[in-house]
Amino acid sequence: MKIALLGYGKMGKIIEKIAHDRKHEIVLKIDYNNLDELTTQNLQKADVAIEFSTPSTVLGNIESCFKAGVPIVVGTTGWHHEIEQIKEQCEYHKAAFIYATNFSVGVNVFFHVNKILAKLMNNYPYYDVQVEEIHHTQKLDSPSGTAITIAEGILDNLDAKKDWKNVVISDDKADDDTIAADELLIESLRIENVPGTHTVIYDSEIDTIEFKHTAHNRNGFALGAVLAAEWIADKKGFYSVEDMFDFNS
Ligand SMILES: NC(=O)C1=CN([C@@H]2O[C@H](COP(=O)(O)OP(=O)(O)OC[C@H]3O[C@@H](n4cnc5c(N)ncnc54)[C@H](O)[C@@H]3O)[C@@H](O)[C@H]2O)C=CC1
Ligand SMILES: O=C(O)C1=N[C@H](C(=O)O)C[C@H](O)C1
Repeated sequence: MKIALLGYGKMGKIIEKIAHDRKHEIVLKIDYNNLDELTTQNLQKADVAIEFSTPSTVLGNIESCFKAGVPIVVGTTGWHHEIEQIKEQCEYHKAAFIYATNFSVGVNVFFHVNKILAKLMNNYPYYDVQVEEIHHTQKLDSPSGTAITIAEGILDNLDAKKDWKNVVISDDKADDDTIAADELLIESLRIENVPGTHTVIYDSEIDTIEFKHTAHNRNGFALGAVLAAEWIADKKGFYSVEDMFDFNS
């Protein structure tokens, strides 16, 4: 398969290696230094594009792929409030699109079990719940996309929580740590070189239940993105990674 990489930073470079290992060819690599090469003609040399850029550039890149008729895998986070308008654009262009806040298999298992756990915890209202995420200091968005997906999984299944609220912890100080009983706290910490750690914490006076995913490196995210590219290449339509893994069947 011929792949275009839109974003050639930490993730783009690992995706390139895994794509080569799986016998794919990289026909276009776009980063901040060669944006002039992001043309319809160049995009159309690829069977599929994989987008890991920045929250402020991802929407333009999605639109370019839709217009060029190239299926696109989107891993960039920090833009998901725009998801409905992307879905409409995808349908309008009869395009192919798949996205995930986290492409790793382990995290997608975690997402699934998180929902089951939240439903179960309705029976034990003396536990309060919060989410904690830790990432490297270059990360542009807070909370992480993964933490938002985890929070949405809890809000959809645990009656006590109605909305999430993010608190960024820096130098042991929180920016605004007031939280209502029906709000789900997402704490964000930034620590040098952490690829991504997410914990769901149910705490009571008696004990604490912690459900945690720790990424040891970025290989799982990158492999998942290449698997998504293989999956979407011959499809049309708007998909999320849940459609690819389908743990319910
Ligand atoms: N969904 C998932 O599984 C994962 C998502 N991510 C997300 O992927 C994104 C990228 O992460 P990293 O590679 O760590 O960031 P990075 O900062 O290392 O790389 C971003 C790259 O985008 C390039 N870029 C800037 N403007 C661009 C444009 N207009 N078009 C194309 N590329 C452009 C930059 O030059 C840079 O090479 C972030 O939003 C991050 O949160 C990261 C890991 C896993
Ligand atoms: O920026 C990152 O590095 C990561 N971003 C994603 C997110 O925001 O959840 C996925 C992963 O945690 C790494």
